[in-house]
This record gives sequence, structure tokens and C-alpha cells, in this order.
Amino acid sequence: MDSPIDPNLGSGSLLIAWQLKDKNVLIVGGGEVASQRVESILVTDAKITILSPAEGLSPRTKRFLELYPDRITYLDRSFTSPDELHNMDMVLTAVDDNDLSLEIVGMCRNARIPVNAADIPDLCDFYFGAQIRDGPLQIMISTNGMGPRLSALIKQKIQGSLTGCEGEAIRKVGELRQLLKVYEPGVGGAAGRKRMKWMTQLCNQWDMEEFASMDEEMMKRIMEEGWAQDRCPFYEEVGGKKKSRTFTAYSPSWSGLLVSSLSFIAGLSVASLLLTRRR
Ligand SMILES: C[C@@]1(CC(=O)O)c2cc3[nH]c(cc4nc(cc5[nH]c(cc(n2)[C@H]1CCC(=O)O)[C@@](C)(CC(=O)O)[C@@H]5CCC(=O)O)C(CC(=O)O)=C4CCC(=O)O)c(CCC(=O)O)c3CC(=O)O
Ligand SMILES: NC(=O)C1=CN([C@@H]2O[C@H](COP(=O)(O)OP(=O)(O)OC[C@H]3O[C@@H](n4cnc5c(N)ncnc54)[C@H](O)[C@@H]3O)[C@@H](O)[C@H]2O)C=CC1
Repeated sequence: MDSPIDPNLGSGSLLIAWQLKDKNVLIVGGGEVASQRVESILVTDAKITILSPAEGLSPRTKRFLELYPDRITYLDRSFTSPDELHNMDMVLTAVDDNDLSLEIVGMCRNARIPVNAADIPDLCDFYFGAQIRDGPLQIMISTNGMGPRLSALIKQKIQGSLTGCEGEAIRKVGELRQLLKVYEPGVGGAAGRKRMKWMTQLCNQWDMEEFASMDEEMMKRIMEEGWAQDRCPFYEEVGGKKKSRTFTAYSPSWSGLLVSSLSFIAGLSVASLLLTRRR
């Protein structure tokens, strides 16, 4: 609890998981950069408006428009006036026109709408970053505007350290946590503390692959044979199949035992043969 405090805090961003479901997001521009913004915002279930003349749409932006016609409103024209910002909760500009970008940023400031301009990092309220997504898992890498290409390279390094089952493990843990709240309802207080202690211990005790392989039956057993008994069960105790690597780890000693048993039997036979010959 009493972890050391960094004496050099500062010069960074607030990395938060911004909830945009059903909010209105305006993207001005429809080129390659805009298409990356569209992808990032689609993830959030926000209502997207793209404003760009059709001749400026990139192939990828066109594909998003075809794939998500119900979630994206497309306006085939140039940006006109501050009225375009009416009812918007967030604005992103990705246009090849720095003056227009500057103008839109100014309008957003006046209307107190958070804005990102792809070509003016100094005036952005927030930056995008390189992202890793696996279902509910999202990882963002930011260099705070200093080295975007390095963000992409660091992303590749992090991707290499993941097994690919983290998203599924998180999904299943989410289900288990819901079930736990059915067994032990109530917000905060003693119930909350007990749930948190137990969940923390279980997460520390099991690995990602084990969580990812949980099914409904196993979750029920975790609750009945674990939570209800005031303990954290091990994976195998609740029906989890031992992984092959566990078997491999054990196999040398089994084969070792087999080899020594066979040698012992062979040794015995040779000895008895010699003894019978002597007689
Ligand atoms: C501030 C920010 C915009 C914001 O979000 O507001 C910004 C700004 C600018 N980028 C520029 C250039 C490049 N951007 C990329 C790539 C990415 N850029 C991304 C984000 C961000 N870029 C934000 C800061 C993020 C951070 O600091 O980490 C990524 C991570 C995510 C995303 O775009 O969604 C995505 C990789 C995603 C992935 O691969 O996963 C590449 C490389 C490539 O394409 O491979 C190059 C060329 C090489 C280079 O310049 O490094 C220029 C033009 C500079 C010029 O004119 O010289 C500007 C403007 C400026 O710097 O003035
Ligand atoms: N943040 C980042 O990662 C990066 C940012 N950039 C910057 O992002 C901006 C966009 O880059 P790209 O998508 O590659 O350019 P692009 O040329 O592919 O797209 C520009 C888009 O702006 C639209 N547009 C132009 N005038 C408009 C207007 N008046 N109203 C509405 N839409 C208008 C065009 O129709 C087009 O869709 C550039 O300023 C570039 O410098 C470039 C690379 C990376």
C-alpha cells in the first residue's frame, strides 16, 4: 500500500478509457488518417459523422462507410461553419488544410468541445496512440507526440509478449465477477472487501490460459467449492484439464523411473543367470 512516490511526476498525459457510447463524434476529413480515427471511434459505439467531399475519401474510409452504414452519417461536402459542431461531444480533424484545422480547433475551444487535430499536436486536447485490441483488452502506447513511429514499434514488441488468449481470459473473468456478485451481493463495505480479496487471490493463482478455458460448469464449481468454502480452488480441482506442458514437465521423471526399473529387472535377470550357471 505504501508504495514510493515518483518525485518527477509531470510532462505526460492522462491515459483514460473514455466512454463514448451514444455520444456524437464529428470527423472532418475522410482520408487515410481519418479512416484510422473512424476505426478507433467505432470501437466505442459512438455515433459518428464524417464530413468530407467524396473525391477525398480513402479506400479504407469508403469500406467503413459500406460496412457500417447505420453507425456512420456521411456528409459529402466541405466544412462550412461553426453550426457543423452543433450537438457534438468530440471533434477530430484529419484534413490536408492546416488553416482549416486551426479554425476548427478555435471553434471547438469556444464551444468547449474536446478536439484533436491530426496536424497540430500543440493544440490538441488529447492524442491518439498505437493500440492493441483483443476483445475487452485495449492497450495504448503514447509517446506524447514525440515519436509516433516508435509508438508503432513498441506496440509490436508488446504484441510479441502476449499469448493471444488475454482477451478471452478477461471476458471469462468478467463473467465470473458477475456470478460472484450474485453469490455475494451489495456495493462496497465488508462484502466488497471480501469479494476483492478473493478475486485478487484467484487472479494471482491462475494463469491466463486457465481463465480463458473456464466454462459455465467450472465457474459454478469455483463458486461452490471455492467461494462458498472460503477458499481459492486450484484449476485442476474444479475440472480444469492439466496442460500438456505440465505432462511434459513430469514425463522425464516417469521415463527415468521406467528406465531405472527396467535396468533393475535386467540386472536381476543377469545376476540370476550367472548364479544358475555357476551351479
Ligand atoms: C500527435 C499525434 C496525432 C494525434 O493523435 O493527435 C501524431 C502526430 C503526427 N504523426 C505524424 C507522422 C506519423 N504518424 C505515424 C503513425 C501514427 N501516428 C499516431 C499518433 C499520433 N501522431 C499522435 C501522437 C502519438 C504518439 O506520440 O505516440 C499513431 C501512433 C496512432 C494513430 O494515428 O492513430 C500511428 C501509428 C499507429 C500504429 O501503427 O499502430 C507515422 C508512422 C507510420 O505511419 O507508420 C508517421 C510518420 C513517421 C513519424 O513522423 O514518426 C505527423 C507528421 C509529422 C511530419 O509532418 O513530419 C504528425 C503531426 C506532427 O507531429 O506534427
Ligand atoms: N496523426 C497522424 O498520425 C498523422 C497525421 N497526419 C496529418 O493528418 C492530416 C490528414 O492526412 P491524410 O489523411 O493522410 O490526408 P488525405 O489527403 O488523405 O486526406 C485529407 C482529407 O481532408 C478532406 N478535406 C480537405 N478539405 C476539406 C474541407 N474543407 N472539409 C472537409 N474535408 C476536407 C479531404 O476530402 C480528404 O478526405 C494531414 O494534415 C497530415 O499532415 C499525417 C500523417 C500521420
